[in-house]
Amino acid sequence: MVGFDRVTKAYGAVRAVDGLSLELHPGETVALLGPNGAGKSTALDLLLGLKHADDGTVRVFGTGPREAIVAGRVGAMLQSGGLMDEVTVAELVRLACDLHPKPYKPADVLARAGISQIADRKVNKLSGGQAQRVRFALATAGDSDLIVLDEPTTGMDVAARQAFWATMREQADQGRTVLFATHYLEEADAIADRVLVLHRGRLLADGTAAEIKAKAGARRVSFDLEGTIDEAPLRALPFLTSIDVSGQTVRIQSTDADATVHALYGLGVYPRNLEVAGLGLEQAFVAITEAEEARQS
Ligand SMILES: Nc1ncnc2c1ncn2[C@@H]1O[C@H](COP(=O)(O)OP(=O)(O)OP(=O)(O)O)[C@@H](O)[C@H]1O
Repeated sequence: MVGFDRVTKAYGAVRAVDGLSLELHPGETVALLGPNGAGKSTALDLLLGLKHADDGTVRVFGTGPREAIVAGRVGAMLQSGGLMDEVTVAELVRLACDLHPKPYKPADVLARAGISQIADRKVNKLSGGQAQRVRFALATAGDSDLIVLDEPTTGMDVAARQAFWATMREQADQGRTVLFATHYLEEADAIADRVLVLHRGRLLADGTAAEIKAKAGARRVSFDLEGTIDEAPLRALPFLTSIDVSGQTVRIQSTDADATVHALYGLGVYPRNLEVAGLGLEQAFVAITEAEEARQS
């Protein structure tokens, strides 16, 4: 089990992580979401023993983070982890395998990360996406129980992303815990079994993507209107939280779509192509974090 128990980490007056408690379980793929500055990287750094909590405890398989790393139980891929310049990809991967207590074969690690063809290339000659694949290889150089990834697919092309997530899914299916921070909400929606929403160092939401969408409690309504659209009565519709008019198409967000649509017909307009749908994870995330901002201000 991996867990944070009332963990706080402050930089001066900024509480980057503020009383965070959560547990991660084997076989779970967990997405850590949050706006810029929410505390995601700090939380991952605490989990990897790169930073120390001011208060509370971080436990990784019954020990502190550093002991767990020394025991080879944690693989990590950080945002800007420097790669040694003057070595080749193969040399770097071999080194990572040599350092891991339960290493995989370097050739397999290279193949899994899709970098066998660039194995002889110097690390400082790689493109951004290739360097990212090498970081991925380093994170999976051995058999670790927890894989921690900070913005892992930034700079990867579509094929690399798909291969990357297929591998992570395999890792989770084999009982490993995969925790990743991301700004790509569609990836979190598609891949994560569990989504954590962090905001100003606190956990705002914790559940499946479907639960997070339901928690946002809003729905999208879209329809077309003919002729000149008078926006004022539309803006006054009940339970409306946002509206966007583009050409003849009106898109609104409502906390009670049934009541909003009922009132819409009451305006005497004839909406065509009416659609009511749940929020996507991205809209739910924005709704949840904006509601929290409004509550705090
Ligand atoms: N070394 C540091 N010194 C001072 N403040 C810091 C330091 N590292 C982070 N912070 C602050 O702590 C807060 C959380 O930062 P953190 O990098 O953990 O957020 P994040 O969610 O990873 O953000 P992003 O999405 O932008 O990567 C921010 O307000 C940030 O400015």
